[in-house]
Formats: sequence, structure tokens, C-alpha cells
Amino acid sequence: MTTTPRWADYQYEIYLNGLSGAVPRLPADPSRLEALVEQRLGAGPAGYMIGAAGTGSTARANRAALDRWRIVPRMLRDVAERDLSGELFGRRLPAPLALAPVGILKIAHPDAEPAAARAAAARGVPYVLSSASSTPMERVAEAMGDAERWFQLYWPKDREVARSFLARARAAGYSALFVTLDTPLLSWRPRDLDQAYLPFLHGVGTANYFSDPAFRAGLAKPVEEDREAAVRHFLGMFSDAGKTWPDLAFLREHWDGPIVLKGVLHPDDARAAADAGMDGVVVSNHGGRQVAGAVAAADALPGVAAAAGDRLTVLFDSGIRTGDDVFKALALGARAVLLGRPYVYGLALDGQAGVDHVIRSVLAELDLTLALSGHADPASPGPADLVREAL
Ligand SMILES: Cc1cc2nc3c(=O)[nH]c(=O)nc-3n(C[C@H](O)[C@H](O)[C@H](O)COP(=O)(O)O)c2cc1C
Ligand SMILES: O=C(O)C(=O)c1ccccc1
Repeated sequence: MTTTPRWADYQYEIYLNGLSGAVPRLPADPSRLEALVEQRLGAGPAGYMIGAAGTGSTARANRAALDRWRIVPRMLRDVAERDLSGELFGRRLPAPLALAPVGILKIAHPDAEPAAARAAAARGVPYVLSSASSTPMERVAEAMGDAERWFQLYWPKDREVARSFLARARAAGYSALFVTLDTPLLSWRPRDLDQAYLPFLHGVGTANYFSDPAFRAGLAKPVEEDREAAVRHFLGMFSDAGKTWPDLAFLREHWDGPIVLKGVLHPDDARAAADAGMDGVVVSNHGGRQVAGAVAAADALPGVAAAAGDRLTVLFDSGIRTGDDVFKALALGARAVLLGRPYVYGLALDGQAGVDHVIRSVLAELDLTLALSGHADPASPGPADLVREAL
């Protein structure tokens, strides 16, 4: 049995390395990470990663909603020994954190998904592989070694491709399925529109499709002979805005592991997910990238958590930047969170090592925040540990 990591130790590791003159290659402050991405990456990729839908108001609201909650620390509660591990979908995880599915990582760094997957695996953190990855799912699975493998599905319009993706993911050892519901269409994204930048058209994000026998069977000519037609075929079947709740039966039939619906913001949708036999939901507005003007994810979390009760495992993303953000999400009813843009920035700036730095920074800060607030266990914080700041 491995011992539980002492996440806070990263802090002293950094200071001790400083004795020989070394400072971390990347900043600890996530807004500085974003600024560096803005500076160092090309305008197209930087805009795609950082950008959001509409005026960006939902992305800003995600941050504001988390900021508005303030932690009320408690004293003298023996936090000397802390254990951040817990169970999720029947597996023991070292901390209540996983890496969110982010497609097209080749626009961030040439090492792309395998580098992010290796960084996560080295810390025992699950990595959710996007179906729009720039590396085929089988190759990413190899990079994950014996770590937990989770797969995110953009539910293709073509049933055969959907069936094939599920069979391939299962065969490659992915256990949980995350089905993203909030992206049946890509939203209106001014930063990308102004640069006419869509990664797919540059051949990024189609690896799972172009390598898929069912997808290839639908093409008049092989992908290699007519890439443009292949991309057009991909755009037409990437997702399906016609799906409704009863369609979930198809997934239940073709996937025997946990199924988690990503992008749930309304309590009634959480109840519908439970009624459909789903195992969990991710309360998420896709990092403010889909519905411009959508409710802040943290403001939707308590209602969804209440509706879920003990019928669903509730996860959270959209706006998580730091350890104290994770604390707040846990206190508001999430069992664990998905980390999105910060690890993508780490990857963009320093490959696998950058992702490792970001994971360790967030978990060190979570460990310290728990301890300094009087909690030895991530399941301990609750609504009574927060107050809402008046606007
Ligand atoms: C560049 C980028 C690509 C993304 N691609 C996907 C994807 O392929 N599938 C998916 O379910 N979510 C995708 N997301 C959404 C993330 O999974 C997550 O919900 C979001 O990043 C959380 O918001 P935050 O980054 O502001 O914390 C993407 C997000 C970004 C920033
Ligand atoms: O950009 C996104 O937010 C996203 O979810 C996505 C969708 C398709 C391919 C790659 C990323």
C-alpha cells in the first residue's frame, strides 16, 4: 500500500531548492501563468485556450462567484495528520482532483495529451481524455500506465462511430465515461472568430475520428487522400443537437462502468440524470466557453448537490484556479473537482513538468488551506465553513 502523499511538502521543497539558487520554472500564481501563455504562445492558440463565449462574462462570473464565498477558519482542531485521499466511483484517489478533458492539446505543446496524462499518472491523479484529443485514445492509455483512465465523449451523431468509440475506450482500459452535454454546437467565441481560428481546420483534435474504422467507413476517399472532406465529415458528425434524455439508454447499454454527465447546471437535470441511471454529474458551464451569460458554476452547485442527494456523485469545474477554490467547491457540495485551464497553461509553458507543477501547487495549497482552516479531511468542509460576502 502506498502512503498518502503529503501534498503540503511541495512548499518546503521549493524553499529548500532555493538554498542552491533554484526557483520554480513557472509561477505559483495562476493569473501569472495565464499572462505568460498570452505572451509566449501564438495568438490563435492562446486565444483559443484563454478565450470564452461572448463577452467573457460567464468566465468572469465563475471566478467572481468563487471569490464571493469566504472561508471561516476554525482553530485548535488537530490538523497535524491530514489525508486528502478518498473514494470516487469505487476507486481510491490521492486527492479530490482530476484533470478536466481538454481537446486539441497539440495547440498548447507538441507533447500534448500523453504529457498531461503522464504528469497526472505520476501523482495518481485521474486524467479525463477528451474525444477531441490530438492523440488517439489508445496511445494516451499507454502513457497512463496503471493510473485511472477516464474517457470523455462528445456523443457523435453517427451511431456506429459512437459505438466504436465506446468499444475502443473500453478495450483501452478506460473505466468511467464522462459525457459532455453542453457542447452540441460550438458557441459564439469572438476571440476565435476575429482570428478565424478553429483548431480542427488545422488538423488538430480529430485523431480519434481519423483513426476510427467506423468513421473511415463513412468517407468516400481515405483521410490521407482528401483531408478536407474528412474534416467536413468530422464537423457534421462531431455532435448531435437532436439528442434527448431517453437517448441516454444507448450509453447505459454500451457502457458498463460509471457514466457521468458533464455540464449540468439545473437541479431538475440532475434529477433526470439520476432517473436515467447515471452515476454522476459535473456541475460545469464549460469554463464560460458555451452559453454566454450562463449562471456561474459555483452558484449552480448547491442546488444541484441538493437535488443529487446520495443518488449521484457530484463533481465540479469552471473557475477552479487554486487550492482555496477547491476547498470552497467541496464545502458547497462537490465530492471532487476537475482542473481545467491551469494545467493546460502548465503544459503550454513547460510540457509534462509544467502540468506536474500545477497539480502539485493546487494540491499543496488545498492541503494548507484545509489545515489552516481546521480540517484534516477533504470531506469535512461544509456550508457552515463559508460565508457569502455582500456585493
Ligand atoms: C481549450 C479548452 C478545450 C476544452 N475541450 C474540452 C473537451 O474536449 N471536452 C470537454 O468536455 N470539455 C472541454 N473543455 C472544458 C473543460 O473540460 C472544463 O469544463 C473547463 O476548462 C473548466 O473551466 P476552467 O478551465 O475555467 O476551470 C475545454 C476547455 C478548454 C479551456
Ligand atoms: O473548446 C472547447 O471548449 C471544447 O470543448 C472543444 C470542443 C471540440 C474540440 C475541442 C475542444
